[in-house]
Amino acid sequence: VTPIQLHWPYPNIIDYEEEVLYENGILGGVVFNCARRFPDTSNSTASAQWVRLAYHDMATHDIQTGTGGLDGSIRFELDRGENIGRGMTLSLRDFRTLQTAFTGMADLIAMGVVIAYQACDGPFIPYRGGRVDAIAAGPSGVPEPQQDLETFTEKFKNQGFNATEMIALVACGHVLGGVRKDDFDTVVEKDFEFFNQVQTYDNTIVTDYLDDTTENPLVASRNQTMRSDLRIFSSDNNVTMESLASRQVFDETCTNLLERMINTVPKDVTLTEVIEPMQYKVGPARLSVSNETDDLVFTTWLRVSAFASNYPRVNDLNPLEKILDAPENPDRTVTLFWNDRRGSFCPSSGCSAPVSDSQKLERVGNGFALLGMEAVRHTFQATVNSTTSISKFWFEIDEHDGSEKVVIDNGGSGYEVEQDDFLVDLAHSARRPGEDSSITLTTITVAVRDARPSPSKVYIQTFDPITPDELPFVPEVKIIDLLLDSTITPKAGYVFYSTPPFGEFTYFDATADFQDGHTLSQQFVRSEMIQILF
Ligand code: HEM
Repeated sequence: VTPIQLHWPYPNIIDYEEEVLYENGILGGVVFNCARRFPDTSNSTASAQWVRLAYHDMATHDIQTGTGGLDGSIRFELDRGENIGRGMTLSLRDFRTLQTAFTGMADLIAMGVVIAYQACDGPFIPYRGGRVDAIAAGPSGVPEPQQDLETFTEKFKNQGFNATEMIALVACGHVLGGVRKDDFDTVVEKDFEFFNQVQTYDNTIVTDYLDDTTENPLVASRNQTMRSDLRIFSSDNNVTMESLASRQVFDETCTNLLERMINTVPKDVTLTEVIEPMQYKVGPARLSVSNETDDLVFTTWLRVSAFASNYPRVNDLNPLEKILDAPENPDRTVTLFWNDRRGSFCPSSGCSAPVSDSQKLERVGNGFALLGMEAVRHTFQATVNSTTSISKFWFEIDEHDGSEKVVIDNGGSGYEVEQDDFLVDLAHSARRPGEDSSITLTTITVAVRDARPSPSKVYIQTFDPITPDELPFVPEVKIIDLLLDSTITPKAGYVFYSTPPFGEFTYFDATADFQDGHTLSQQFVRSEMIQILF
């Protein structure tokens, strides 16, 4: 498998979901080491709760009509008995702030399954994005432990799984977590009982069952009616369970069925290709007007990923080849190059700037530990002549050891800076603590080249998944107009427009509409890019 070579700027969804899966520590941190949710001991592990949430969201898929599936409708369905359990709301809360307009709750629930199994030493489940969030509840019908085998078989068939796959999928799911007394007080006696002695992933759920040593409450509960796992596991005289006693068969079967589970979506939804880690990832390119001089400031980054050769699981669990084995080299230099946009200031070999900061991305939670990857992010902040500006850029990595330089230039064409007529001005935009210090107030300033007719409307659309802190956790989207800002003196050929101070958001898209009908925009500007001033 070769790492994906995507055209830059990458499609938002691939760019962002690659980050959430392989880099972002937020989800990895919650399920770190497959640990129990702290501090409530009647609670399960977050990893188990994420997997159950995903199954319950998906379980009402109807293969006949192609409706339902992993579509986030579960967030409107938690008042149903079949979806009992505190872990459901807690899990949705884990995911909520990571929602974007292109990565909905359904994709996050699916990524949760991938990250959960990784955190619990399970197999790597290939992930595709592109699920579409339902806007209301769907039909009910999640299996419940008091139901009979015929009902279970019928329900799994509707979900797209045959009788053998039903047995395996339940075993693959009930590797993690267990049963809470608050939810099923006739099944367990203690506050919380695990399905399995071992909390992390392995196939003792199968072997203990076959040995008759299992403590799985859904097999061994004193309440016979609630022994749903027993009814399912024994439904083919243990033929399937015996085959799953092989660890290799178990791993392959679970990878396959869990992948199918998260890819079960309404029939009109098309998923992306499998999202794999990018070896070289180029960050967003932003131009701002300098605060001090008449120059422009250009910021971007290059992330170089490598599989750590000493990572023990690379060879057995990693479905991808080692993409790079890059030992640390103190002599290595990484350089940014760029070409002019108009006129000439840069030499023919391009203007250049050295790295301004190199940051090793540590394994936060199971973030970059996914697939045993490590990465370094090289950040650049270059001063660019405001008259000649910048048209495209590229990078060179030189090990200074006689080996050939590595040129990262988008397959030869360079990374194009689309336009410099409308810029979100990071130098003039800021977040500041509001009067009530729990609130941060943001002012966004954009710079518009004054050589052209002025825009008829300048606005940003903010995306706020933070404020709605209760079910169904649907983000708020707001449009905020920007007005000509006379407090900032025009310079470097630009005039400035600003928003009034506003509250929470995780990112915004900025747009300028011009009289002649054309529109310029800057998309997905994230709050962490905006400096905090006190
Ligand atoms: C006939 C089908 C199934 C039945 C009747 C069933 C029943 C149950 C019950 C009663 C619990 C305890 C929940 C609680 O205490 O709140 C549970 C937990 C769980 N189920 Fe299932 N389940 C089924 C299928 C599945 C499948 C297919 C998966 C995933 C592939 C799955 C994943 C889980 C997980 C991970 C937990 C643990 C949750 C936690 O620890 O918080 N289940 N299941």
